Amino acid sequence: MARSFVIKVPASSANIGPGYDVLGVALSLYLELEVTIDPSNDSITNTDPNNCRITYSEDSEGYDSVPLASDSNLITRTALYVLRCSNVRRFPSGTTVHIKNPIPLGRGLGSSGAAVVAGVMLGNEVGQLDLSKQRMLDFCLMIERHPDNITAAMMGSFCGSFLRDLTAQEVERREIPLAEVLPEPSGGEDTGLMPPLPPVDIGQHVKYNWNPKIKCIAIIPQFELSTADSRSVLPKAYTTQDLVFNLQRLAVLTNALTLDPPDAKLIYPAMQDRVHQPYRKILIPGLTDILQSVTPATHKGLMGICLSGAGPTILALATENFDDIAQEIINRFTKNNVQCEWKLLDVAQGGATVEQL
Ligand SMILES: Nc1ncnc2c1ncn2[C@@H]1O[C@H](COP(=O)(O)OP(=O)(O)OP(=O)(O)O)[C@@H](O)[C@H]1O
Ligand SMILES: N[C@@H](CCO)C(=O)O
Repeated sequence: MARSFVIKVPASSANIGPGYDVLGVALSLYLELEVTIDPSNDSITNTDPNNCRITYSEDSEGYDSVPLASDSNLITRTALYVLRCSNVRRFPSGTTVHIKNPIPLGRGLGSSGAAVVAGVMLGNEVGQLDLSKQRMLDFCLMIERHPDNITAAMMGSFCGSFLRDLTAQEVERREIPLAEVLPEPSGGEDTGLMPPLPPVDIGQHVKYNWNPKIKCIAIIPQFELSTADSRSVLPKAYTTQDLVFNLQRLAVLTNALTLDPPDAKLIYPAMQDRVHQPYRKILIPGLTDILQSVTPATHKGLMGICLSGAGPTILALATENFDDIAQEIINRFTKNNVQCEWKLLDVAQGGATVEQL
């Protein structure tokens, strides 16, 4: 018998200033997969070695670039990893996945985190594996190896997370090259081997409250910056002063964002950072100017401003005056020959969901 379901996964913004690789907030912009499994319709998928036909909505982000072969696409490769850990080699025959993706790729809004979370949920659902969200996080963390975006996308809301200490054996299992976790792209052979199972409870997290009066303005430059490139410019070591600077602000920020009324005098300085943003300015024209000159003093309603994830998107938190704040940042990017679009988003409370149709 045919069955259909929809998987929805929110975008996310990581770091929120001082919380590098620690904080993430889920945003009301959703990657959606419409999935049908119809064994009587296997002719539609029998040209794919993994029984899965992918279609991608024309108005989606990445329409021209995202691969649609099931062993190349990040979402279905991830699902195949989850299935193969349960010794299931491919999707059930007659599986179709229609992807709708409004999350811009490589801009700091957690597109890859959402794709990985969607893939793990897809594997869990088609394989009827009944994994908990906590266990699914382990699978996600085998692929995207820092927990901030992944945790917010899976669990929703505003999260703090860390990776627990792993035993030497667990480290070995987790630190293996990605190519050995994900099935090989087209041309590669399915070796029939079981991939490494994730260690249990790799990621620990808590959810913080978030004052709903605080909205998220995302100013999104029209150029991509891969997370890998944006991490490559960071130093290998930091001074004690810089680490303490961030830790002090991180401790205050997680509570400051819950208070009512929101207090810009507390939030704005608590969103300052010395661990990643200063180093990333060489990759994002105008970044330092924007972060230093758009303030609560110049713009009523602004609570704080930071780089979203690995960039280049700017995240401005505000309670009012959204158009003016966005326009000011867009103008400053324009002076650096960078065109932008912007979105006003809320914090997404629910995280990733599956709805049976
Ligand atoms: N819906 C999708 N389907 C397939 N691949 C995707 C999808 N979304 C993202 N990707 C892959 O992830 C890459 C972008 O990931 P990257 O980590 O560089 O940026 P990001 O996740 O958008 O930003 P950040 O991690 O800073 O929030 C894309 O270039 C693409 O290869
Ligand atoms: N914490 C990560 C988020 C991007 O995935 C970074 O800033 O590199």
